[in-house]
Amino acid sequence: MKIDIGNALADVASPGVSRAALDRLDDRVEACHDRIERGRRDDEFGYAALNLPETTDPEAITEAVDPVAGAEYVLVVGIGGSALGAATLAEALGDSRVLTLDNVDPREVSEVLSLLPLDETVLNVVSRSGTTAETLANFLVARAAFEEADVDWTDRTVVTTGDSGPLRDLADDHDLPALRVPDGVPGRFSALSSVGLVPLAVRGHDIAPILDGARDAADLSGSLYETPGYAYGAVAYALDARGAAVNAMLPYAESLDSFGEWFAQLWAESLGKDGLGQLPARALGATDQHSQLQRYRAGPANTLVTFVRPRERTSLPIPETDVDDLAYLGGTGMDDLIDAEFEATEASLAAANRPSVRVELDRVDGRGIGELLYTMEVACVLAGELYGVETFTQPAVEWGKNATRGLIGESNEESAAVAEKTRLVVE
Ligand SMILES: O=P(O)(O)OC[C@H]1O[C@](O)(CO)[C@@H](O)[C@@H]1O
Repeated sequence: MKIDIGNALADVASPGVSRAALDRLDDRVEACHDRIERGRRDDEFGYAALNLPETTDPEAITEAVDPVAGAEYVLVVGIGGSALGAATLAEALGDSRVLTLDNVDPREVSEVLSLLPLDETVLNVVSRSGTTAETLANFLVARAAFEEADVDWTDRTVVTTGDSGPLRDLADDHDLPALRVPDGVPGRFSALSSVGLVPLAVRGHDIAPILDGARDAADLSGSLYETPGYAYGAVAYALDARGAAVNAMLPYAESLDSFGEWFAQLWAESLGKDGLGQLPARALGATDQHSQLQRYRAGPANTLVTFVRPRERTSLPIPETDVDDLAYLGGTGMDDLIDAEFEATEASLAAANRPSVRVELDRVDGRGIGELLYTMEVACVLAGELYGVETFTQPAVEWGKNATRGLIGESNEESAAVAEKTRLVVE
């Protein structure tokens, strides 16, 4: 994993961070590192996530899912960190047969369940709390679909949840394979645990390389100049402090599209507190050069663009053509083209003095995605220390959950407030 912060320096970009400021910030990074290492050592809530490369046992996961292993399809029913980790890992491994129900859109849920061969599908219900409305609603609908298809859902369901709660009870009542969500690991930091790994194990993937990759990034030093995750977290924080309120995550690989969604939760839910926090924007290269690049290069100078690109790609030749204007494409490779587009876009931002950071991994495979996820988790934990926020909680999401419960069930203070909406309707 290489993090190149050169294009975020003040002599290239505005906003940018000077080398002198980075050196001063590195003193703070060292103190934050000591706090992080203390939290890891004591397995403190949240910091324990950075121990997952050592505490997650791939053999135990593979053994636990053995009764349902080898399924043609896995349907993950979860939301937020309980779905995004698995989606990110599956996409990076090129497995399109791990699907997720992580929303309560009746059309999408109906279509997914009608298209899946349920007798070849394993249902992985994932919820740390076991009480998340969307996940439980999707489970109830999915279970009914299995019953409707005359498929015994108890033969094809594996549960990933906490030590107690409705899902744990369900697993106990029906003797379902059940894996624990590790203690002290918030959902958005749980991809490298049973939460993200079980669906891949059910599909027969070797999950050990993912943890090997994470382990590659787990030896943290006390300096941003020695630890890629610290370099990224420190620069993103410093750029936000200098006006880059938006962080556009721009991976140049379709197999990292879900990673962008995973990063958005990690960054927004961890750092968006006390009026602070950089807004993660989801983008995808090369596609969004034709949609968002105009804004990043010529809109408000308030955006740090984070490029992520694999150094090795699948090659795909572009055939020769007799069309003069397109002749330059013929005979090259599509891998050459996307790499050229990445470098051109990175340079175009620098030419406009817009800040960017380059994150490079060897290739998008198990080891690569494991290292990338862990590196970004390290970056996020460091940024949380630098912001001085409660990185590992998400209290702001509770009001809406209460209002939903009040609108669907017995009304409450929050649902009553919903009815008091100020209206100015234009039709
Ligand atoms: O795993 P659970 O408890 O269902 O939570 C799902 C998601 O909901 C949140 O708690 C936010 O409501 C996220 O932090 C979490 O990833």
